[in-house]
Amino acid sequence: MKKWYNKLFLNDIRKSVENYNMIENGDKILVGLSGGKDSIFLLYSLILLRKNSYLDFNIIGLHIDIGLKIDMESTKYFLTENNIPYIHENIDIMDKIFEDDKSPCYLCSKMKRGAIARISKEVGTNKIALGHHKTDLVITFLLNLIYTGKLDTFKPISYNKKHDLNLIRPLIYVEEDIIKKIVSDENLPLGRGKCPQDKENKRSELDELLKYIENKYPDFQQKTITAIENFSDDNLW
Ligand SMILES: Nc1ncnc2c1ncn2[C@@H]1O[C@H](COP(=O)(O)OP(=O)(O)OP(=O)(O)O)[C@@H](O)[C@H]1O
Repeated sequence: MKKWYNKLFLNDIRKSVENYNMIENGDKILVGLSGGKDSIFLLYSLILLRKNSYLDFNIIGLHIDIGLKIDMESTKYFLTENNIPYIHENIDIMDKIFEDDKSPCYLCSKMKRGAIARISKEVGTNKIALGHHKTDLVITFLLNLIYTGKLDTFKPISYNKKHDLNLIRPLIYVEEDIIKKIVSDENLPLGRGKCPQDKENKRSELDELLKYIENKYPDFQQKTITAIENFSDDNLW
């Protein structure tokens, strides 16, 4: 590993893992791999963390194919090279998610979550790691504020009662631009093929808004996360 990776992102991952007690010795962690850049970066970071910290934990990679037939061959090869078990699970839900009135993205996430829970039980993992990062966190926060009038975003760790699942998000302090750079510099494997809904939702509109704000206020992402972490009842009605 290049030494400056510590400062660039690995210390931020150590910090989130420590601040929120995300990983403990002996954990068995199922890493959700979509074929996209965020989740392969997550897997790469966890490999580096394991090599460069006192923490000793197991990792298993999981890709759920919802019928998109994303080509994960190079990802599979990367995992094998790093001695990490890989699970490829087919659940063809394409017809189901597009026939319903609700948004296909909402239904897709729900059904994927169910499948992840089932597989986690089958292989005996006690935590699920997801590739949500700092920019996702800020965008989700803005989306909820603008579209639903709520102060709300996902948490660094959460417990899903329905499925009895512990979810961890070790990338909450890492910005998307850094992820893009490392994925490209390290030539991390991406799945080939993509979701038809990609970039067609409100999310891409908020991406634009965020870029616009950051042009004038470059530390907006950091300020947002600081505000969320230091939230106090006294400052709001
Ligand atoms: N098909 C899938 N199989 C397994 N895990 C998945 C799958 N799709 C998403 N995930 C997990 O859920 C996380 C959030 O999903 P989302 O669709 O928002 O991905 P994303 O933010 O675009 O990330 P990526 O760049 O990895 O696609 C991913 O980072 C990944 O950990």
